[in-house]
Amino acid sequence: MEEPAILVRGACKHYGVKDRTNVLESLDLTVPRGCIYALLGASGSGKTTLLNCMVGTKCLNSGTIRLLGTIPGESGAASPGPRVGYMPQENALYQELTIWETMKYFGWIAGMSTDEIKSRLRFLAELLLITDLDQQIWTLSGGEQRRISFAAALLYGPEIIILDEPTVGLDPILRESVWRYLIDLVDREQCTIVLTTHYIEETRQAHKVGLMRKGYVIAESSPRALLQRFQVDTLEEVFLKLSTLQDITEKDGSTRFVCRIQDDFTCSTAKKYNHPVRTSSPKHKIKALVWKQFVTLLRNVPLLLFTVMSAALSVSLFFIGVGHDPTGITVAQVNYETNRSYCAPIHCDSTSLSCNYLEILSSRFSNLRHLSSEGEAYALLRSGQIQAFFVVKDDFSPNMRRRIFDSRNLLTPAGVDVYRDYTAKDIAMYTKKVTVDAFDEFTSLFLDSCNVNRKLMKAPINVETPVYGEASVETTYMGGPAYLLMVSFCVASIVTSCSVLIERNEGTYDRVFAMGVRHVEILISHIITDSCLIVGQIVSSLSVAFLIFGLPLKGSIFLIFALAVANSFSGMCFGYAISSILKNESAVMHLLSGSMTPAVLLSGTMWPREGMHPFLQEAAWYLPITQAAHSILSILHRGWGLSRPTVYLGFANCFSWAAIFLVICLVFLRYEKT
Ligand SMILES: Nc1ncnc2c1ncn2[C@@H]1O[C@H](COP(=O)(O)OP(=O)(O)OP(=O)(O)O)[C@@H](O)[C@H]1O
Repeated sequence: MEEPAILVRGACKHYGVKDRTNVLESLDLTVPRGCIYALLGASGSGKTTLLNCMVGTKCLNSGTIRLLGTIPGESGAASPGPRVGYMPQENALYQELTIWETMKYFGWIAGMSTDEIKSRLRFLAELLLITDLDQQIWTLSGGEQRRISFAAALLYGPEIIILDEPTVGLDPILRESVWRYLIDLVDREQCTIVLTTHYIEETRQAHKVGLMRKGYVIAESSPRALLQRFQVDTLEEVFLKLSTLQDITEKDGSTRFVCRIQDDFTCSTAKKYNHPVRTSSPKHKIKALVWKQFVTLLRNVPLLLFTVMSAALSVSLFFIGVGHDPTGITVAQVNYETNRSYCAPIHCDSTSLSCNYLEILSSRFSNLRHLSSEGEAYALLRSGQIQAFFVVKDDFSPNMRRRIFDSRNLLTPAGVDVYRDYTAKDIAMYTKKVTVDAFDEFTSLFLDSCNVNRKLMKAPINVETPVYGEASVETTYMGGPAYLLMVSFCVASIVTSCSVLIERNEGTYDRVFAMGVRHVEILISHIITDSCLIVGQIVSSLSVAFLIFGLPLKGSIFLIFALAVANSFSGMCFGYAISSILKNESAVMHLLSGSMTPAVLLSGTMWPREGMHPFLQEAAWYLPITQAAHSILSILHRGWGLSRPTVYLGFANCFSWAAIFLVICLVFLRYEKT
């Protein structure tokens, strides 16, 4: 006797490690060849789970499934692969593609040539009343999309077609036409169809109906035999009677109810349809996946441009907004020595040296207010109207001279008192620095005017020109490159995790997995497409940094580019890892923002690692970004090459993290199948 198309025996399946409640509980089911088998069951009864195990995208915990004489998932098995056509519950189509592109994509994945796809599509378009092949999927109605989804499952002439609720959400007329297609198809191509549905009465048109409840099939037979057995007019009544019988029988929990109905099946007809024997190489599948991803990207040019330019935009804002000396600080001065508004040129016997000092100070603070009393200045500082004030003592000039010519008898230092608002620490520190620098400049000029060596009032320390880097270079140029790495890492992980999640949640992965595409092929295709995006991002951000903001470069631009790519690559892999662990966008976004913030804070770009707790210093060194940030500064400002440990450790860190993330990703994807 011919082996059934699908034979399920003692199938058990549970999800998760802790919850071992079986979704499928010793389920038996037989689908004869050339039949339409309708699987009925309440929502949540495990129909989709069973179909997933049939197409090989999920594994049973125990029991067996034989599909076309092979065990799903084993090498050389019919499923997953193009011998089985699978239409998931969702339409599982790419909204940006046209109907023709959709068919081309699924056809290529199944190993068809473009000409084969064209000729097969002519037949399907006629069968399913598809007229305009250039319409994009998102422009189609729900019913039209359902038909396209259906056509995609039939395209490559599979021997078994598995349809998860093909008629859900369709109006009665469309539902009727779907059934007509199915009957016509089985007749023309002698394929076997398994479908699930909630609409009990429409299954009268099936050859065999299985009623599934509490994880197993309580009865399976032809609709006619079922109606006869229970002497009722509708299948709905049959289902109700069977459910009641099951509840009564299983009341004490010890017995199991299965209604056996004698019914001999011979659906497969004599005429033979030659189902094409299809195999698709990994290269073909990856080509199709990459092609689809590029077409989808190019359909949304504004989004593509934003993705490529977002890092450059962020880097520009950093260069414009961060690391520059503060301007517009509002300060005040109270001068008890002189209230002259005009300062005579500085000379050794001057009685108004404070005027010369304040003149230098006012050239550094554009908003320097002149006040008459300390009390007034205090009030303004307390009310937040000024950020600091200086009080110059009435004996400033004689004291300055005594510091030089009679310093042994000096009782009070030449006096400027500085009062600051320390709420904004950076501004307060900057104010102090400017005040001291201005005083240095003033004393130099004053000593010149007295013919005394300038060095007399300087600390006996020579600060030589820096060995590496330039003292005059703004902080922006120190923080900017590390910020560039940080942004590109974050953008890369967001881009990749979103692209994976969108596809997964649209159900399109389930379809291609059922066609035999492997997780690793999907991963490779994403790496290819996302790498192009990332190279675009890095080229644009480096161009902005070097060409627009004049970031100085001592080392090799190629090395900088390579390091930025390696760093973004680890960001990409981070995106893949978290999207393989978490299944919804908001959870991924929370994890991304939650993990990015510490990585960024501890990377040494915001605050030097040397300022952290010793334990954290050590831990921070091994985080992604930290070593790459050190590395990029050494290439840029020291001109170091790959032979230096600081530089190659930056690369090594990026690749190590990338490898760790990829392994996590592959482990979780494998776990997902179980
Ligand atoms: N990946 C999963 N992890 C954990 N539980 C799952 C998973 N997939 C399904 N389940 C659970 O298994 C049970 C059966 O789900 P399944 O989708 O197979 O039912 P169904 O009969 O197809 O439902 P419907 O008709 O509503 O589609 C449900 O309780 C569901 O919550």
